Amino acid sequence: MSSISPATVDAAVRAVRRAAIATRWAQGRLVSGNTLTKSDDSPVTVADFAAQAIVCNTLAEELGDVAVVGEETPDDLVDRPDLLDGVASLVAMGVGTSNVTATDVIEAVGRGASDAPRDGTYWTLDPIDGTKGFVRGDQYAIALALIEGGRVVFGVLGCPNLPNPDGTRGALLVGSGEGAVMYPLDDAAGGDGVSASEGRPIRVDAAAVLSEARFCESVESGHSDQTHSVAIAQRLGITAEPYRIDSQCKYAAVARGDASIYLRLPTRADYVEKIWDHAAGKFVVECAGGVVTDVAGAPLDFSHGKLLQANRGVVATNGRFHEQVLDAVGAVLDL
Ligand SMILES: Nc1ncnc2c1ncn2[C@@H]1O[C@H](COP(=O)(O)O)[C@@H](O)[C@H]1OP(=O)(O)O
Ligand SMILES: [Mg+2]
Ligand SMILES: [Mg+2]
Ligand SMILES: [Mg+2]
Repeated sequence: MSSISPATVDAAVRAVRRAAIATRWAQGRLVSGNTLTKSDDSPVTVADFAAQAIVCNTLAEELGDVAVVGEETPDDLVDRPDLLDGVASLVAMGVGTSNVTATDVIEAVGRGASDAPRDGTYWTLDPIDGTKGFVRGDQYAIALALIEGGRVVFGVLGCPNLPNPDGTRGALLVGSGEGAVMYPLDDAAGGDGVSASEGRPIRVDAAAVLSEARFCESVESGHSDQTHSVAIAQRLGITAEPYRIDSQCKYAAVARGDASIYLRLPTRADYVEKIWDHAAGKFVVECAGGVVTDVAGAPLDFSHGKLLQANRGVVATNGRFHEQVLDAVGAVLDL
């Protein structure tokens, strides 16, 4: 595995932290005209665009001209002055400047419109993963990962609302070749890059038998089949209630041991998962000692451009009973 330079880690953490803080501020303050429905019928808000702009600008400032494959496109902002205004003020807040114009916004969001070449090196970004959760006032994530030659080599997950055991909210999880580390979202020292003194190594949970396991899945029954997941849990002897949580916060939950299993079961034969919905999360889980495959047990294959074309669904576990979970998934889904 290639080693990631400290400057790269610092830039990525700073980018995600800035976007997390700006979007957290915007959540609950959305007004009419701040949200639109994209051509695929999914929602997007001023905060999604702002987060993409903030992350892309921060990476460009610190790392130069890097390729970013982001979810959002500036095409959706053209001729929408009210939306552009809202994005510009959020970006200004996120990067700490006063003058951000509509042109700056279009340019910054457009920095995230790179292609995903099969053998290339690029970042992939979901500026707000779980937009439905974000709009509902619930969980969402900012997910940034580095892909080299079709493999994920580094990932950062910002989870602005994730509840922590000490009663606080918000976490930043980083997966690198050296393991997985969690930082508080609000840096006590006031910095916004990596502050190693505050990071703490995280690991998947130690549940060794399925009766002690808890599984997590999407809040949205349209994104993951909740009838089949309950049948799988029953078959495995899991008695705990499912932990339903939006976004890649599910990967964060498995990586730090809040849950032992994440099930994402296809609801439609024609839905193909996107790389930005899984790259950072799956890498953080693996770096924390877990195992991630699709429902058939194949590794997630990031070598097909923007889509996980070779995979269906996701199964992530703490690694202790992955095969057993896959057997139950196969039996219930009739694979
Ligand atoms: N039909 C669908 N099936 C699976 N995932 C979907 C579907 N539609 C949107 N998504 C994506 O599912 C994720 C939502 O998270 P979850 O369901 O795990 O809470 C997001 O990545 C969302 O993209 P987005 O980034 O636009 O929110
Ligand atoms: Mg979306
Ligand atoms: Mg997403
Ligand atoms: Mg998104």
